[in-house]
Amino acid sequence: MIEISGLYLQHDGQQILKDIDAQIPASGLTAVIGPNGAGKSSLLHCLAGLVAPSEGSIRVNGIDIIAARAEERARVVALLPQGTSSLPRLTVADLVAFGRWPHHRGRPGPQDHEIVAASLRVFDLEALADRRLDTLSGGQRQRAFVAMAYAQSTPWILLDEPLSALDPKYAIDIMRRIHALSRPGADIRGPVVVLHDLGMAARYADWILCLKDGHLFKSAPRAEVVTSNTLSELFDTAITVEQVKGCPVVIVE
Ligand SMILES: Nc1ncnc2c1ncn2[C@@H]1O[C@H](COP(=O)(O)OP(=O)(O)OP(=O)(O)O)[C@@H](O)[C@H]1O
Repeated sequence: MIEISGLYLQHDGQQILKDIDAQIPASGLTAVIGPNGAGKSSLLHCLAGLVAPSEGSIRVNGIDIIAARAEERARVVALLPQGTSSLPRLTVADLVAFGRWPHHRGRPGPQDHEIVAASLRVFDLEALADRRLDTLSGGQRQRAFVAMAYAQSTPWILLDEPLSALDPKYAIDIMRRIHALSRPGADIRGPVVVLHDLGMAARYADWILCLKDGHLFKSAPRAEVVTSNTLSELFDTAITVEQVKGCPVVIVE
């Protein structure tokens, strides 16, 4: 579980996150949603322990993530930030292998190689392993970055807008793979994913944390968040939720 208590974050005298108390359950996929500038990326950086809040605490699986040493943090949480640069000269396999760095510190062993191979498999990248990143499509490249975060083998995997700039086919493909990580199995992970696509959040999230203007607007199971009233109020615009073929469909009017 991730436990956030009394969290405040300030940048240059501006309050970015304000008095956030929330819990993110250990099982299932969590989406973080909210308007532009609400503080979603800032929250993710705090959860990864990369940005120290001005007040409050964050415990990830019981560990005080702000006080923890970098190596300890990197074994609990992997963060894929928004708009990762493409590092063009690297191959896909090199990039994914970076995910193992916190474990081997430059001396990869057999287990690291096995985990890189498994990560390439999970994200269907084996055929692309030796391709340089600058020869891939945006969707393939994004899959490689998510695989790198996966290779870090942490119980939590934080992804900031992993679907941005992807066409529907690539977006649904990555979303399904991320969702599969959160399902019970041998290697279950807790994905926490910033999503602008409300349709994806409505369909794949088990839990949704909503931020608005730096405040916690709501943190609840999907069914309590994906309603016309809640989404309209969160985004200050008319939004209707309807059921089509048993799935919630979000219509921005
Ligand atoms: N390093 C920083 N220095 C100063 N202000 C910052 C910094 N990082 C973020 N901010 C400000 O904090 C606020 C929240 O930004 P953040 O990127 O966390 O929001 P977001 O919800 O992820 O936005 P978006 O949906 O547009 O990506 C914004 O007003 C932004 O300008």
